[in-house]
Amino acid sequence: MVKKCELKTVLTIAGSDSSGGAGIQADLKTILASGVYGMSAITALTAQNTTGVTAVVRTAPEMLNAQLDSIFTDIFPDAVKTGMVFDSELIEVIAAKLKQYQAKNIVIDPVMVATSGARLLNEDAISALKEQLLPLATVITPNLMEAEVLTDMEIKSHEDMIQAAQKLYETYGCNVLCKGGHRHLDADDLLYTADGPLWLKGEHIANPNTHGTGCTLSSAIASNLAKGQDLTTAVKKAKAYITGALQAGLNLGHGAGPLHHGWAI
Ligand SMILES: Nc1ncnc2c1ncn2[C@@H]1O[C@H](COP(=O)(O)OP(=O)(O)OP(=O)(O)O)[C@@H](O)[C@H]1O
Ligand SMILES: Cc1ncc(CO)c(N)n1
Repeated sequence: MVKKCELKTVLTIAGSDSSGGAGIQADLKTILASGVYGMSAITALTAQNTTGVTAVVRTAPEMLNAQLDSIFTDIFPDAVKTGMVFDSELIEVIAAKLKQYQAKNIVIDPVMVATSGARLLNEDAISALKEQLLPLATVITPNLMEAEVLTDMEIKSHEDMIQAAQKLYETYGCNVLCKGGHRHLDADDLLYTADGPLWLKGEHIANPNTHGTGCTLSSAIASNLAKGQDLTTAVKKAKAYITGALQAGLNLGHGAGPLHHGWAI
């Protein structure tokens, strides 16, 4: 007789990255490293490596719908994260299913463009993302550029980050983690909740291999929420995970390489 084992569960709704550094692949590696059972609903296939994205094929909305029904009617996720959602039709499917199944602990990473510059969200889907997905989130995790697009503000300083995060918190009624990884002076992230702003200080690590940092951070937060941690603890531990994964110094590929997910083992 095999002893019973219980694991918390996380669903990632995102695009596939053939090079394994970002998207679904980064999410599942992070979820596994966090000691949680991972599931996926794929929104798009990308032909991608450390130097860029060469092709994108989106999933048919009916197929995304079917994936989400299969998951939610069988293994109900303790947390959900979304990454590349690509267009307004797919956003509509995701929002409808998250509401229908009353999904909890929803982490929305408002992915817009890959580090290489390729678009992962159509320009005309930004309003659908704002109106349909952000209000469902427990926490959203924009980087500086995404926070600028979502708020229509220019973000140059720590003070600007606080103002943008507060605006997002008030407009969409969700907690906000504004990521500072693209500032070269530091890697300070700002968590904005009902308690106001909280800085998560980080030193800029001189590692050019940052492919998938955002995917990894949001998956680690979702995994920690699934394990029952409060949001602040979940975000602090996720920040420690990403810092370790960058400090491990993995160096693969010819461009911005992926992170090391086994560093904690
Ligand atoms: N060079 C760095 N040194 C230290 N921390 C970093 C560095 N780059 C990113 N981070 C951290 O990684 C996390 C993700 O932030 P980032 O701003 O890179 O997200 P992103 O732009 O959404 O990622 P992606 O490039 O995958 O789209 C944040 O916690 C950020 O502070
Ligand atoms: C599929 C996918 N999702 C997200 C990102 C952002 O890092 C990426 N490069 N590729």
